[in-house]
This record gives sequence, C-alpha cells and structure tokens, in this order.
Amino acid sequence: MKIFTARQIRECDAFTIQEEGITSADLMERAANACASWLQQHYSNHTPVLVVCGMGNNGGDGLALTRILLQQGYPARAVVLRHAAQFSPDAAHNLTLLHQLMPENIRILEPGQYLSTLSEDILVIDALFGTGLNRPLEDWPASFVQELNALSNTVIAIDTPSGLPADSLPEPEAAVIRAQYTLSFQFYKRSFLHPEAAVHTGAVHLLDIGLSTQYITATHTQYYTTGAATAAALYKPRNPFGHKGSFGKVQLVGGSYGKMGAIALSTRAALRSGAGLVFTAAPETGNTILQVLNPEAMFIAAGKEVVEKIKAEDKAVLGIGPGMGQAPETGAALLRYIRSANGSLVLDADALNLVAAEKDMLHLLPAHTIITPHPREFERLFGKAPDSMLQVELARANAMKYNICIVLKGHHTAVVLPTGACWYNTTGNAGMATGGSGDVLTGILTALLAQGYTPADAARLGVYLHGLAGDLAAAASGQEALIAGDLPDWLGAAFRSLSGDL
Ligand SMILES: NC(=O)C1=CN([C@@H]2O[C@H](COP(=O)(O)OP(=O)(O)OC[C@H]3O[C@@H](n4cnc5c(N)ncnc54)[C@H](OP(=O)(O)O)[C@@H]3O)[C@@H](O)[C@H]2O)[C@@H](O)CC1
Ligand SMILES: Nc1ncnc2c1ncn2[C@@H]1O[C@H](COP(=O)(O)OP(=O)(O)O)[C@@H](O)[C@H]1O
Ligand SMILES: [K+]
Repeated sequence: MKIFTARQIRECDAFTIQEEGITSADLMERAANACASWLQQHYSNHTPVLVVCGMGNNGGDGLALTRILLQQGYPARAVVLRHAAQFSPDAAHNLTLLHQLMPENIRILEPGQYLSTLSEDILVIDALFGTGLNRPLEDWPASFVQELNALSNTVIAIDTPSGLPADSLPEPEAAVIRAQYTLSFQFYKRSFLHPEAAVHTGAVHLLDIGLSTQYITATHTQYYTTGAATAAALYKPRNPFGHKGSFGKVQLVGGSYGKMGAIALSTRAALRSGAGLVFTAAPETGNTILQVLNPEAMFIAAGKEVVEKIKAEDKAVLGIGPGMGQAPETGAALLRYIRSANGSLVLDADALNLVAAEKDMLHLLPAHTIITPHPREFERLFGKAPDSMLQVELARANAMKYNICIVLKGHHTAVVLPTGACWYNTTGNAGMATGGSGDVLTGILTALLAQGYTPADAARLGVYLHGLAGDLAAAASGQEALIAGDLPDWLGAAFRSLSGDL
C-alpha cells in the first residue's frame, strides 16, 4: 500500500471530490461516518463522549462526528478551541448543523481556557489538528494538549494525534496528543510507522473513505507498506513438477564456539522456507550438534574453531554471518569471498560488524546484496541519525549509493531497495524481540533468493513471512513465551496464508 505525504493526501481528497462530483462537506461526512461506525462497534451508545475540536477540517470531522453520535443516542458534547481567526468553511458548516441539533452541547473555549477535570468514564475524541498541522504546537494549544495528556481518560485521535506531523517526527519534548487509538483515513501517515510516534498513535486503524483509486494508482511515492495483499502478489506457488534441484541451494555460513545455535536457527528457517538443498558451513566443532539439530541439512567444515574459509557450493546462494564471530581469520575469509562473489548474497550479524570494521568492503558487495542490520549494526555501518525516520533516509541514501538492499530491522522493518524505495513491514510483534529472531530471518531470505525470487521481492516477502510467523506463534503461545526456534515452525502456516489457505 502506498504511503502519501500530507500534501498528497490533500490532493487525493481534492481529486476525489472532483472525480465524484461531490462537495468537500460530503467527503467530511463520509469521514465522520466512518469514525462513528468504528465507535459503534467498540463502544455502546451509553458511553459519554467529549469531542475536542479545532477550527480546521479536522475540527470539522469532530463536529460532524458529534452530530452523528448524538443522532445515534450517544451522550456526546463538543468543545471547540478558538485557536485561529476563522473556521474552515466545512468546519463552520458542521458547527452550524450541530448548533441546529443541540446548541447546549457545544462549548467554545477562548485562548487560555482549559477543560475542568473530566470524569474518567468520558471517552475523549481528539479532533484538534490533523494533516493541516504546519508547525509545532505552541502556547495555549500546546498546553491544552499537555493538559489532556495528563488525564487518565481514553483518547481516540481522528486522522492523526494532534501535534504529530505526518511526514517527519516531532522533537522529543513537542506537545503531541497521546491516544490509545488513532482512526486514520485510508492511508498510514509515514510517522505512524516509527517507534517515536507509537506512544502518540496507540493502535492505528485505517478507515476506508473511498478516496480516488485513479489518484492512488497514478501518484508516485517512494514509501509503501507491505501487507497481506502485497505479499500474496509476490508469492510464487511451487511448480508441481519441481524437484529438489528446482528450488535452489542455500548455504548458510556462520557459527562459532558458544554460538552454533544462531546458524542452526538460520538453517532451520531455510529448510522451512522451501529451499531444495540446504548446507551449513560452520567450524568443525559444530558438526555434531548441527547435524543433530537439522539432519535435513548438509554440513561443510569452514574451519576448525572459527570460520576460516568461505567457498560457495556450485550455484549456492550464501547467507553469511549468524553467530560467526569476528576473528581476524573470519574477516579475511569474508573479504576474499566478497571480492570474488557475483551472485545473490545475504549478510547479517557478525558479517555486518566485519564489514563495518572494513568499510571498503561495501564497495565490493555484489549488486543487490541484501544486508539485514538492526539499528545498532546499521549505525556501525553508516553512522548515527537524529531519529528513526532520518535513519531510514540514511538507509535510502546508502542503498542507492552501494546498489544494495538494506533490511533495517525493527517493529516495522524497513526494506530499502537500491532504487530508494522503502517498504515498511506490517507483521511482527514484540514477542520476536528475543535472541535468534534475526538469524531466522537470514535463513528465510537466503532460501527465497535460492528459489529465484529477486532480491527486492525476497526481502519484502521474507520480512513479511517472518513477522507473520511471529504473529501466529504469539497467538498460539503468547509473546513472552515466544522463542526464535518457534518461528520456523510457523512458517508453514504463514506461507499457506499467502494462497488464501488459512
Ligand atoms: N480535505 C478533505 O476534504 C478532507 C479532510 N479531512 C480532515 O481534514 C484534516 C485536514 O484539515 P485541514 O487541512 O483543514 O487542517 P487541520 O489539521 O484541521 O488544521 C488546520 C488548522 O490548524 C491551524 N494550525 C495548523 N498548525 C497549527 C499549529 N501548530 N498551531 C496552531 N494552529 C495550527 C491552521 O491555522 P493557521 O495555520 O492558519 O494558523 C488551521 O486553522 C484531515 O486531517 C482530516 O481530519 C477529512 O474530513 C476527509 C476529507
Ligand atoms: N517489537 C518488535 N516487533 C516486531 N518485530 C520485532 C520486534 N522486535 C524484534 N523484532 C524482529 O526480530 C528480529 C530481531 O533481529 P536481531 O535484532 O538481529 O536479533 P538476533 O541478532 O538476536 O537474531 C528482527 O527481524 C526484528 O524485526
Ligand atoms: K486529531
């Protein structure tokens, strides 16, 4: 799904209005109805609701919503902050309609006025500012937001938590509503996909308001989310006549004393991701345990105590790094391999730390190599960024510079392609924040490459499947009990969901 900027969303609204021959007030009514339906599904009409409105169109949504809720029997009231010289035309229109219905349920607050304490059972709707925010909140609106944040009431933000920019992240001290839920119209705002905004958005629900498909299809963006539809479109069903030679050879390279488990997990994940043949290349000391853990995989001695040589089996796709350690011999072997490599390649964990210590290696990486750093590994490779969105921008610059795919891991892992396109993943959960989860991802990605997926497709599909396996595992056992070894066991169900088989 495409992610649009605040400006593009405005254009999309305007395009839809023109295309459908409706008024902007009609579209606002649609937006308010979508919010009302969501509220109806989650809160009975005995719930007292206070809608806090601004004077722009976000406030207009709030005023329309108050009217619709009143008509549905909710005890709803609107409070309007007089923060500007005038209302937007549609907000003014909706103020008039609400006034005609229930004038006593509207209160206008003048600058410097605040809500007196609210009873805890009142549901607060934040319709102060939406995508029209054009500067950080200051003075009265800022302190009003801080005051609301100090209350213990449930807050539901309309379109965006007020004060949160769509296309950048706020300063840490900025006044931004902290909502439990955000009901956003049709698209993710890019900020929602970053950890700094999560404390403000709470759970995000996207409400379809029928915006123009023509505009959406025709409008360029470099930012997307990978959801079920994208993943299903990337998935290539297995050839019924295929044999093990048709589904590629995977060679996972890593493991060291005390960290054989990491490469065992990658191996297991590759086996569960459809690879025809899987090899584990690890130090000899790991032979017995690796063969016992994954009898389906073949063992290659890559050294005695540490990885000392990296040599690809014929036509194998290599995934290098899990548990590999950073011994000088290993670094030298990696450099030799990268100098000669020309096929698909995945680099993770210690392979990335070794590259970070010898940055010239970045120039030697074969085109479209997939690297899978977590934010700290990314920092070692490419330096610090002031916030996580600027870190993604740094990833985009480096993916284009080195012609590689960067899988920047996190809650919404960003898959950044050599074109600069950035795909935020939508599966996965905090249960996966446990040692070894990343090793599993390396196995999945390498197996997809071996089966002929392009690096861009393997990275997007693999990250989605990894997160989905985590979501299915967490649904079965809970997030706390989830361990990385569970993830390969759920890959089957994750794959089956792609063909609608779950
Ligand atoms: N377009 C459509 O058809 C649809 C739009 N929809 C809805 O419209 C929303 C966007 O509405 P919008 O563009 O009117 O902007 P909005 O967020 O209400 O804020 C503008 C007001 O805030 C003010 N202001 C800004 N920054 C400020 C600050 N830091 N501190 C103080 N004031 C500040 C600004 O005043 P000014 O900059 O002139 O001082 C102006 O008064 C969108 O999020 C969605 O909810 C839906 O109904 C679907 C159909
Ligand atoms: N809170 C979270 N939500 C979603 N995914 C997560 C979360 N925490 C971790 N993950 C995923 O788990 C994996 C952890 O990788 P990594 O940090 O390399 O772990 P390890 O080195 O222990 O294998 C990544 O794919 C990451 O996206
Ligand atoms: K809002």
